[in-house]
Amino acid sequence: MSNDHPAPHPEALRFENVTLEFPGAHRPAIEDVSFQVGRGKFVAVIGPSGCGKSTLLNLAAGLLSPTRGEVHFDGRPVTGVNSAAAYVTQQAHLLPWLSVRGNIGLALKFRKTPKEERNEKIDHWIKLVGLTGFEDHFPRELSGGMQKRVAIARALIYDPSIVLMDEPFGPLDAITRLRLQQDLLNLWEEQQGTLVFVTHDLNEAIYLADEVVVMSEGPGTIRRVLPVPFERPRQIGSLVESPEFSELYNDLWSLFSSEDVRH
Ligand SMILES: Nc1ncnc2c1ncn2[C@@H]1O[C@H](COP(=O)(O)OP(=O)(O)OP(=O)(O)O)[C@@H](O)[C@H]1O
Repeated sequence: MSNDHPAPHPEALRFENVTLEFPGAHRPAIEDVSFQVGRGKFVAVIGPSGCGKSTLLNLAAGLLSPTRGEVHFDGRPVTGVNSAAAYVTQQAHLLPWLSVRGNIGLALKFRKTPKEERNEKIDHWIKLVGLTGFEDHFPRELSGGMQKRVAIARALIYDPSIVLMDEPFGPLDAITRLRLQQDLLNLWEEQQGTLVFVTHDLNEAIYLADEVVVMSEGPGTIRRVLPVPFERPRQIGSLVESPEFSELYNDLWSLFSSEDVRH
């Protein structure tokens, strides 16, 4: 998304033989994980519950440190909180005392963006995520889907180097989820940013990503990295009708239903 550095590293994120053991746990959460995320790529991470998907994002965000191995961001080891990363978690985590405008503009305020520019950007993003008319509403007055829209706008508005999303559409109904998936596709295709997106949902991974990183059950290891060949811009409606979509879905499904992934 942004060009914070004069010559951005071609790899936004790289995990090198990363193992993470939580204190007192009887086995590592993830073990010997290596993969990379190219700059400008949309990578989905998929795997069974508890395989370490959130742990991967927490390591990328610098909220956890590897027990062994290294995590690199923009060609440099992550040694503390990665302030270049925007993190959208399962819960929207909006500030209840701030309106939609206030929540969306928070990161710009922290970055001391001049007020006029801030207001322009906020107006733009309110429109982009379809919240016109709700600018002055507070989070408690919004539906779950609207709260997610605010969280997504809040993360993307300041053009972060990388966006980390942890099942952001998890608790939503199927129709709201589909709408938001298409909205995210459109927004991301416009911004051409780097995005790592954790999901349980095979369809969602294929709709959205350039590559799907498939993890095995805990301790999490990388089982496969599958490229998603569909051109952009994508329309979910036409994707699902294509034979290539079913083929890729079946490939992914067979990875999960095969015996050795279950240990
Ligand atoms: N703070 C912690 N202390 C100890 N163990 C933890 C901690 N956080 C996660 N774990 C363990 O690490 C493993 C990986 O957890 P993680 O939350 O990364 O999995 P996940 O794939 O994101 O799961 P889900 O899909 O259910 O959200 C699990 O076995 C979990 O119990």
